[in-house]
This record gives sequence, C-alpha cells and structure tokens, in this order.
Amino acid sequence: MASQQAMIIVNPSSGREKAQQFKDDIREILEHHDYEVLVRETEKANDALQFAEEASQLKIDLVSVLGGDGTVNEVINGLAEKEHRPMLHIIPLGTVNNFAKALDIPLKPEEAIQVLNEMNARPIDVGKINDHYFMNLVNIGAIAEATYQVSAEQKSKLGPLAYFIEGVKKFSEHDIFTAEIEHDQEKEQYQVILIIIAVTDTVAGIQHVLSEAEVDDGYLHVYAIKDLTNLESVSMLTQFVNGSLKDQQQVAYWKTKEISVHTTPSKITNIDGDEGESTPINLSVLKQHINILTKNT
Ligand SMILES: Nc1ncnc2c1ncn2[C@@H]1O[C@H](COP(=O)(O)OP(=O)(O)OP(=O)(O)O)[C@@H](O)[C@H]1O
Repeated sequence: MASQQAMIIVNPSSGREKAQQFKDDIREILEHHDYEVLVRETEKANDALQFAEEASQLKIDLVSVLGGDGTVNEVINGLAEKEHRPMLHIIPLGTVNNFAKALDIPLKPEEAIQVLNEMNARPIDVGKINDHYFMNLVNIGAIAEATYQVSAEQKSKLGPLAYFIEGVKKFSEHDIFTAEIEHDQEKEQYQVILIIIAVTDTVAGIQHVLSEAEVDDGYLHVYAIKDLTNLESVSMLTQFVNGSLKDQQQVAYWKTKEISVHTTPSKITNIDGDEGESTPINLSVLKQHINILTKNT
C-alpha cells in the first residue's frame, strides 16, 4: 500500500491540451515515489478552492497544482484556514505566472514537474484581505483598473506586457483618490493614484520590482504612490523595473504586519491579478504558513 497521498488539481483551460499530458507525467513521478494519487479537474471558478478543502480534509500530503495564478490563489484560499495544509507543487500554466516567478519555480512546465524529484520545500507567507487570502499582492487604483481593461486577446498576444501598456495609459489619466491608511497605531491620509500591498517582490510578472519584499519575512510591504506628472510616470516606471520604488519621493512605504485602507471614493481591489472586493479593506499576514516545493539552489 502507498505510504503517502497526493492530489493533482488541474485547470484544463490554463494549459489547454498540454495540461492533460503534464498531469499524466506528474502522476507517473508521484506513483514512482510511492504516492497514492487522486486527480481533480476544474470546470469553473471556485472548483480549485473546493478541491483544496477536500485535500485538507483527506489529510493529503502533497497537492500538485496545474494552472495560472488564479488557480493557485483558489488553492491557497482553500487551505489557509485549515489546520492540515498539504505541501504544494506548482506547474505554471497561466500567462503571467507571477507567483511562480516570485518563487523561482521553473516556468517551463516540463522543468517544474521535475521539482518533484527534489522535494525541496520552502515555507511562504500568505496575505489576508478581509476574509480572503492572497499570495502575491493586492493593488488599488491605476494598475488594478488597467488589468480589467486587458482583453483575453491582448493577454495571449502580449502576455504581461499587455498589463504594462494599460498601466502606463492609466497612470497618465491622473485618477487621484483619497486613501486613509491605518497601521501600527498611526493613521495618515494621502492623495494617491495607486496603492500596492505585497507579500512577494514580483509585479505583473516582473521579478524583484519590490526588492525589499521577502516571501517568508512575515511582513506586508505597502507602497502608496502619489500623483505623478507624465514625466515622473516614465521615471517611476524605470525605478519600478530597477527595484527602487520605495526610495522615490512620490512613494510612501511601510513594512507592517497589519494595515487597513479606506478610500474615497470606494475602489475595487485587484487581488493576485483578479478583481477582488471593494475598499475599505483590512490586511494582515500569516507568516510561513504554506510549504511550496521549489528548485534546489
Ligand atoms: N475547465 C475550465 N474551463 C474554463 N475556465 C475554467 C475552468 N476551470 C477553471 N476555470 C477558470 O479559470 C480561472 C483561473 O485561470 P488561471 O489559473 O489560468 O488563472 P489566471 O489568473 O487567468 O492566470 P493568468 O492571468 O496567469 O493567465 C478560474 O478562476 C476559473 O474561473
């Protein structure tokens, strides 16, 4: 009898026909390592969340997730509040794959599958926003709104660049809002165009943008970006890519364990790349809460 149990959660729409082949390859490796393997295929939103809950209930040891950031986010939400949280193995099949980039998980699925042979687990922080969880970042304002304007066609043609282009357009609209930010017994008010609250250092698929954010440091990294002239926007985007966003004059930065954000007008947040709830929001972080398999370095 197999000594350990694994579940493969596959989103067939992320990897199209290849997802099936990758699923079979993973199954073979897991069985070779003496795992009993269950397979679950998603059909719609929230299926991955429910399969993750089932995996926790069945005390599964390892969950292999084949999908994009949306599928991984659902799995994290299914596990975050559970006492038994299986180890996660991620096969990035989305277009942006922010999370895989942040953790140096190989982007080629064939290589990501091989991570299973190394069994190198890393505990990572999980962010909490109101009653939901995130593994990358929450943003409010310019970038969030840009992501809703990127069509599926733009995304498949341009990948992460599609968000970048829409983001630049949005920045130049100067859509300022008032944000009341409360953290560590301080309350401040700012006029901003964008707020980013991050657990990892990767934004829109670009690694090391938030260079101070370590995925296991137990902190939320918060950036409030004030209004920018068009010229400042260009310079800001350069700093963004260079990883020195927090040092910019127009940026207020905090490293904190809890924060609340109230905006006027109320804004819809973007959570791990998808439309989330509206402000006001309360955020906190669960330190080193989930184990993820990564490459041996
Ligand atoms: N069988 C399916 N057919 C179509 N859509 C599905 C299916 N199963 C799940 N989904 C949808 O796919 C979404 C997640 O897609 P995915 O994991 O590719 O994330 P993503 O955020 O779109 O990734 P990326 O932005 O990196 O491409 C789920 O939220 C769900 O709504």
